[in-house]
Amino acid sequence: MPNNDIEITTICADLESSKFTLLSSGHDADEQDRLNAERLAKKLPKIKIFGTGGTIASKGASASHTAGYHVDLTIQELLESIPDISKICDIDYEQLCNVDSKEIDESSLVSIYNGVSAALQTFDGIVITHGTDTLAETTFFIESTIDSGDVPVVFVGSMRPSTSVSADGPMNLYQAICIAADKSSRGRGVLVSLNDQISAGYYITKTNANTLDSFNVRQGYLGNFVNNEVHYYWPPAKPEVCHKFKLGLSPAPNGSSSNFPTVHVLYGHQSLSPELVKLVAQTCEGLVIATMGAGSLPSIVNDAILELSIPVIYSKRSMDGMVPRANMPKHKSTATRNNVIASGHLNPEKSRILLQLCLFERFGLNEIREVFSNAYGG
Ligand SMILES: NC(=O)C[C@H](N)C(=O)O
Repeated sequence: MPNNDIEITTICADLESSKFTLLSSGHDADEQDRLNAERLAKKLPKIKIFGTGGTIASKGASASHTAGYHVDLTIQELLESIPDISKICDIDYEQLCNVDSKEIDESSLVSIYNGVSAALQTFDGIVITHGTDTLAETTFFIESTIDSGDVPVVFVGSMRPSTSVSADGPMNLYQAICIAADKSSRGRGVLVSLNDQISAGYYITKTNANTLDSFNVRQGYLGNFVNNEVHYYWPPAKPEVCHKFKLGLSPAPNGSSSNFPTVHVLYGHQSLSPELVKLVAQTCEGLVIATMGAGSLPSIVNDAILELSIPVIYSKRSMDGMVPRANMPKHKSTATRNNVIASGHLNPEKSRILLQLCLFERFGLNEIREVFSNAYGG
């Protein structure tokens, strides 16, 4: 039986307390019992940490490189780089996948969903390391599909690879673990911890492709982390507008990506071709369009869309603002807008996930409209 316990020396200045024991999933039962008894005696919160990859788990060519890096660190190696957390919580970790977040697909989402669902039963907090490029899609998916009750589910990434000068990964991960272990994080659902800020996973968006301050949330940050202290600006709350899907996905090691309907996103621009829209519509079960303003598209494109039999969500290129229902086009002869639905404040990539979930649940047009009306669209 392999012994997966490892001793880790951290960068903590206090050598005496700078060693702690990490557990990976799969210890023998006696050892697990002993460690559980120790945990209970100490009454430290139990935190589950999942690794999925991203820049936080990447290495570059040299300390000055902040681009052109590749994923190369396991979650165990990442945990070796953080300050001592042995007095804050007990941790258990698991590698779900180890990829740049551009590779995260429906089967990865299902494996994160299954990991979080299982960990909710026995852990006080959950941390997930993830690439920042598509992090907001995963947090939106998890908030839309899991009711985590009191247990905080904290996503974290970084903008600089682990090898760079002033890499932000270790501090971001340390903060995420502290946030997950902190009582004041309970009842807040899916959180994102990045660059000292705490945000709601439902609302957050990546707004800068390069800086450390890469995430923005127009609804406001929920709190911050300074000098080992977690501060929240508001009492616990979850996004009221979030529709909760009860997927009931069973653990499937290979994921169930094929079960998720295909939804494509098209980017609106001057002279957008109705032919392109019709062509793409033949290859999917639903379509999202990033319209030019609050739902505006060339009239010939609107006319082509209104003839389609699949649902089409009108989202927006602009980061802020929303697409209201009142701006949806109507069919010239029937004056109906059957298959056309406004995304409200949801951006194209979140609209895509929401439509996928609706189609996965086999919702009809009225039900889909109702779900999007939660986000002030419909
Ligand atoms: N900062 C990052 O994590 C970007 C990276 N390409 C990713 O999303 O995996």
